[in-house]
Amino acid sequence: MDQSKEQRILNTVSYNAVKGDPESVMKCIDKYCSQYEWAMNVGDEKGLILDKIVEEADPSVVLELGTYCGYSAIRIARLLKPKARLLTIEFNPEFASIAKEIIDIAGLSDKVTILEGHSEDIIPQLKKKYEVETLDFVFLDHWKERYAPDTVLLEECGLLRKGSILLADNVVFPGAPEFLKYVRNNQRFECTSYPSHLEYMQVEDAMEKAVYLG
Ligand SMILES: O=C(NCCCCCn1ccnc1)c1cc(-c2ccc(F)cc2)cc(O)c1O
Ligand SMILES: [Mg+2]
Repeated sequence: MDQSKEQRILNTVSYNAVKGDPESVMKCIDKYCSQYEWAMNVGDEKGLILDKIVEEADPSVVLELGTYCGYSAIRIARLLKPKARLLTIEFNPEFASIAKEIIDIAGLSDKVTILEGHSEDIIPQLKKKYEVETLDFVFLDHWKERYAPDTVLLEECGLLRKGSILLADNVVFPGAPEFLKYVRNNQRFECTSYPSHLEYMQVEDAMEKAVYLG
């Protein structure tokens, strides 16, 4: 059975990255996916925007929706202070297992916990099962039609507090129109658009930041 693209990404990281060095893992993935096989990592252009927003927020508890190969989990977790942690939800078991290995190579396993399953099932468990009080930062990068319902669910579960930051990838391409409509017409959110490009391509894309006002 020939290997998956995600397995090939893990191979190149395992072979070429410096163990324990998140930046070298990110560089390795970006190089492979821009030169050999496109993959849906947030990438280096949107990644720089993500870095700045995370650095400014300096969050203690981060939730990521959509782990994929762990690129953005590494991107975010490398910037977190010692006791801070990132929980990331992945539905696809193969992606989850590959991400776990790549995050381990980056040396970030003690900061990152991968939760396998559907976001709508796991979000309601975060308080009791995963000892989350409220979320400081949420990175939305999973099924685009889940962005809006999961935002409603996060609020309903009392996981958002004054100042909680939602950052959504791909609001232009593939697009998340319902999410944009929901947060932009909602007085409880303060929204900012960050125009950029689709990872490794010259296609327009953007990320949307929505700060919860409580
Ligand atoms: O679909 C995307 N991500 C979700 C993957 C499944 C998430 C599963 N999951 C995890 C937790 N709960 C559910 C995505 C797609 C593209 C893209 C761009 C151009 C193109 F031609 C095709 C695709 C670019 C991205 O940056 C993306 O993020
Ligand atoms: Mg994305």
